[in-house]
Amino acid sequence: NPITRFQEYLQINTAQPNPNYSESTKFLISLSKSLNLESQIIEFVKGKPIILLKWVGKNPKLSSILLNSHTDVVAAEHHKWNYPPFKAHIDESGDIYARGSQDMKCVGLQYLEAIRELKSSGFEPIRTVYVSFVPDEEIGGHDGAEKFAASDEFEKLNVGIVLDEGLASPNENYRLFYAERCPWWLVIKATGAPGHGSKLYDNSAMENLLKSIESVRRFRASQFDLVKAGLKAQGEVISVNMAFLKAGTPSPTGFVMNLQPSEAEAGFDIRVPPTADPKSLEKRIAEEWAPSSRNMTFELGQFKQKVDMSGKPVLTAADESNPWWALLEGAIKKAGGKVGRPEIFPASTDARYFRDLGLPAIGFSPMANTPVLLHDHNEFLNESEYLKGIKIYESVIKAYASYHGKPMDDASREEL
Ligand SMILES: CSCC[C@H](NC=O)C(=O)O
Ligand SMILES: [Zn+2]
Ligand SMILES: [Zn+2]
Repeated sequence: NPITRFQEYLQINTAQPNPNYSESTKFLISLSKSLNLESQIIEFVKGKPIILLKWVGKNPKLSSILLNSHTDVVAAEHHKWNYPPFKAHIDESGDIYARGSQDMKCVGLQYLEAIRELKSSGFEPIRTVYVSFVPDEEIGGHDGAEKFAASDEFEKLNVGIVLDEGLASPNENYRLFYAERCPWWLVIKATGAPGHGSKLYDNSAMENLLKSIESVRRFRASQFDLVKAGLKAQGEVISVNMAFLKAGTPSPTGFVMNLQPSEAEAGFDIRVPPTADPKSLEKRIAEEWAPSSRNMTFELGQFKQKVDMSGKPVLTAADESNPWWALLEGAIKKAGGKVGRPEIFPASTDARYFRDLGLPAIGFSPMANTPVLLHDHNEFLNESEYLKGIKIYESVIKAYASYHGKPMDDASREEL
C-alpha cells in the first residue's frame, strides 16, 4: 500500500555525503515498472543517477509537464532523534518519522501514487508527464538538476511547466513558491597584533572581528524585526546566520588562554531575495562587515541571481498571466485544499535551474497542518496528510495533463 511504499523509500539511506543511490534507483525503477511507465537512467556524472519516467500523452505537440524531486536527504544526528531516522517508524497518531519524510521523499512518491490512481481510473493524459528523481540537491545540484537542465536530453522533453519542492505549512493553507532566495556564503577574516591576555589594546584580531559581528547582528535583527512585525515574509528579507567561528591558539588542553590571537574568522550563510539590491549588500559587506580599515578581508561565494534582458530577476509569474499557476490553485481547491499567498522560497532548491531556462517552476509540497521540520531532528509527516497529498496531486496532474492551452499557448512558447 502507499504507506508501506513510502516507508520503504524512507528506509533507504540517501543521506549526504554518501547517499545510497544504487538502492534508491533500484526501488524507483521497480515502482516505475509496476506503473508501466517508460524509464530511463541518466548519469551525467558516474554514480549520480537521474531517474526519468515518462507517461506518454496523446498530443506529443503540446509541451510536457515535469514533476521533479530529489532523492538525497541531509544527514541526521541519530542519537538526537526519538526514533531512528531511517526506520520510518509510525507512532500511535500516524506520524511517520524519517529523514526525508518532508524533504522530499514524500513528494516524489506522491507523484507516483497519484499516477497510479489516475491510471487505474482510466485517465489518459493529453500532455506527456515526466517524473524526474535527481541526486545531490542538498549539496547544490551541480551533478544533478544543473546538468540535467542544461542537457540536450532535457531540451528534447519540451517541458512547459516544472513542479518542485515547497515547504510544510503549520496552518491549513498549502504554500506555493514562485521564486527563491539566492545563497551567499561569506567568510570574514580579521587580523591584528598578538599580545598578552591581560593587556587592553586596540585593533586585536578578536576585537576587530567582534565589531563586525556586532554590525552583522544589528542588520540581522533589523531584517528579523520586519518578519516578527508581520511586515515581510521569511523569503522577503535578507537572512544572515553565523555558520562558524574560528579563532584561538590551540594547546594540548584546549586553547591558550593568556594569548590574544593574531587571526580570527567567522562564516555566515546569507540568503538574498530576488527583490533585494545585491550591490548595496556587497557595499555593506565591504564597508561595514569587513572593512580593510579594520584589518579585515572577506571571501564571498555567491550563487548569482539570474536576471532577464531588462535586468529583472527571473521569477515565475504567480497570477493570471501564468495559466499553470491558476490551474494549480484551481486543482488544489477542487481537491479540497486551501492555498495561501504566493511566497518566495527562503532556502534554495533545484527549481532555480529550470527557472533560469525561462521555464515556469512552482514549488509545492502538499503538507498542511504540519510543523516545518526540514533538516531538523525528528522530521515527520502524518500518514493522513501524506495520503491527502496524493489526492491533491491526482487533481493537479489531471488538470495539467488535460490542459489544451489557450490558443496562444504553444505559439507563444515557440517565441521563447
Ligand atoms: C545552495 S546549495 C544548497 C542547497 C540547499 N538546499 C536545501 O536545503 C540550501 O542550502 O538551501
Ligand atoms: Zn529539499
Ligand atoms: Zn533539504
